[in-house]
Amino acid sequence: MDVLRRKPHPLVLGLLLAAVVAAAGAGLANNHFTFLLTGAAVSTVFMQSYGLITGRAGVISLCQLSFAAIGAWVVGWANVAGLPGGFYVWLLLGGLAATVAGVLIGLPALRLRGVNLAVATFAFALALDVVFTGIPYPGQGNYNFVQRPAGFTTDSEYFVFTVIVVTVIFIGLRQLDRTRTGGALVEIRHSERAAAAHGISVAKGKLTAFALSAFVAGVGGGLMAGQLGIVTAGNFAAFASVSFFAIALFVGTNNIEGAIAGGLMGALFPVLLDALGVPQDLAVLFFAVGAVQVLRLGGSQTDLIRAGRRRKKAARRGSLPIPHANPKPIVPLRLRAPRDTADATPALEVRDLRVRFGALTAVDGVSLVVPRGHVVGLVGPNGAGKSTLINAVTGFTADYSGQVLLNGRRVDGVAAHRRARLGLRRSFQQLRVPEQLTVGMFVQVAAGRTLSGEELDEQLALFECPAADVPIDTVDVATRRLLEVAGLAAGRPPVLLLDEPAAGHSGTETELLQRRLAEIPERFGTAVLLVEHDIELVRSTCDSVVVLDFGRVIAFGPPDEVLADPAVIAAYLGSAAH
Ligand SMILES: Nc1ncnc2c1ncn2[C@@H]1O[C@H](COP(=O)(O)OP(=O)(O)OP(=O)(O)O)[C@@H](O)[C@H]1O
Repeated sequence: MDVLRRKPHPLVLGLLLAAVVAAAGAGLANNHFTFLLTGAAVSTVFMQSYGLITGRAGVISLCQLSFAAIGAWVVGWANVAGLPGGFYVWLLLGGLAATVAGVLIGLPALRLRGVNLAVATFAFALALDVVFTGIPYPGQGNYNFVQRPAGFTTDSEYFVFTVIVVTVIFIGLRQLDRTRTGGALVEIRHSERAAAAHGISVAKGKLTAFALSAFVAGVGGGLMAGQLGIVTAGNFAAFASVSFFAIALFVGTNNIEGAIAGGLMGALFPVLLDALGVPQDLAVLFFAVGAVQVLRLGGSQTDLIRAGRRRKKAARRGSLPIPHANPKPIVPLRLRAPRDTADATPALEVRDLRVRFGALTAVDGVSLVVPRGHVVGLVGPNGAGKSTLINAVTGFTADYSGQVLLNGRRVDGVAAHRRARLGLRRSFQQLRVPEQLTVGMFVQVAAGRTLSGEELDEQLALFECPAADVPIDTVDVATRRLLEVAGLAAGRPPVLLLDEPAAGHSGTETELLQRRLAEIPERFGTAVLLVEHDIELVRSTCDSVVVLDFGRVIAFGPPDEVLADPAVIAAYLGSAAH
């Protein structure tokens, strides 16, 4: 993914520099100060773990310090047992043990969201508190302190070691952010339905977030064991998890500067309160107020600062969006006459589909065919059942009767994300493009495959979207809609269902969409079912049109014929036609 390759983050370089400076000054530093800074570095690792699960994947977890406790206890046990490999191996083992716990907690938590998930993870944290309070820490009885790694045995040297670990984790997280898995986590946070529509398994994504974040927390716990020599259950109390969660939410620890700020706050704020004679427990109150601010402002401090900077930068650049320089000339395909649908093989077939909401039959025995290489329009007045039909076809409404066949194979009973992977892709009426991603990353995620830099640039140019590295939150809504179609088409699925892709478009944008929609079958080998209220767009791009009214098909055929049908005019076009 060479297009997503960037320079090393200045803060990563800064951290490495800090480690070198600290190494040079080893022995000169004040012991207590070094101890506090090491604590801040360890807390930064905890914050990185929150940045993964909550900041990136949007999953509430109140038990990250329990994973840290597991990491710390494994390191303590390995130290006492004299496990070969030394501290480095023990630290990794601690991380891996925490990962196992992360998966075990993540599995039952997959069905939970919001408050329920918070309660479940907090209950786990409390349970682990009780377990660890009852067992002495390995080596506690005979003061068998954890052996730090060679070369990092003094406090100053160990501080350098913790900074190196923090830096390595930052680099790892940055790499993750550049992969489609990283993009998928962000999309899950933004909209689980959109993620599923792009073929992403939300369950797998959340489980990955639990596993990776538990690994990072476990490593953090192991680091703490190395710092303190012997830890106790009190170092990882359930309430500490809650305060760290609140800090993470407030500062936004998915961002590198947020994780560092959060680490400093988590380690130093209680010490500051203590110095001022204020009970340390009150720290959690301050952090909770900060977390509530996030709900009010709609974003963490670092997210808001970053978004503000991006907008300023975009404003300085002047024109938004910036059309990307096209590496290859696009050969425009002529808007052609409607293709003959009679003999074409069906890409999508819907047979006698029925969806009921209580007493209301929203889709009432609809049968239709979208042939390969064709664009079929699906129109009808508001409430006719168009979106409900798309939801059922793509598996977002599982409760329907009838049959859906993709390339002749029945997909009923197949989950939405699996249908998407089989090639039944869709967009939503309400735009669901995550603002946190760059244009390029979104296209990769929506396509469900990794595009080469050249292919990505070409696709963006084709849809006149901004360059791959432009953040989506600096792009206007109409361009985001085009971007969504560009991303979905880039996946070259056999069938694409577009739900009002021209909503909110100006004349110029609709014109571009019109040209691109007409070309999609030839360019991408994709058959399209287009739901649109813009009748001229339907007329100019579709090979055939299906008209729904009160959940039933009232007309089907070539666009000009169908749209001139008096029954259709009466049901739908009415005043607009006259
Ligand atoms: N989840 C739901 N629960 C109950 N009724 C629903 C639900 N979703 C849709 N409906 C009803 O089903 C009918 C069809 O709605 P649907 O959104 O599919 O229509 P539509 O043709 O897409 O309309 P529009 O063009 O306004 O988007 C409407 O009467 C709507 O109120």
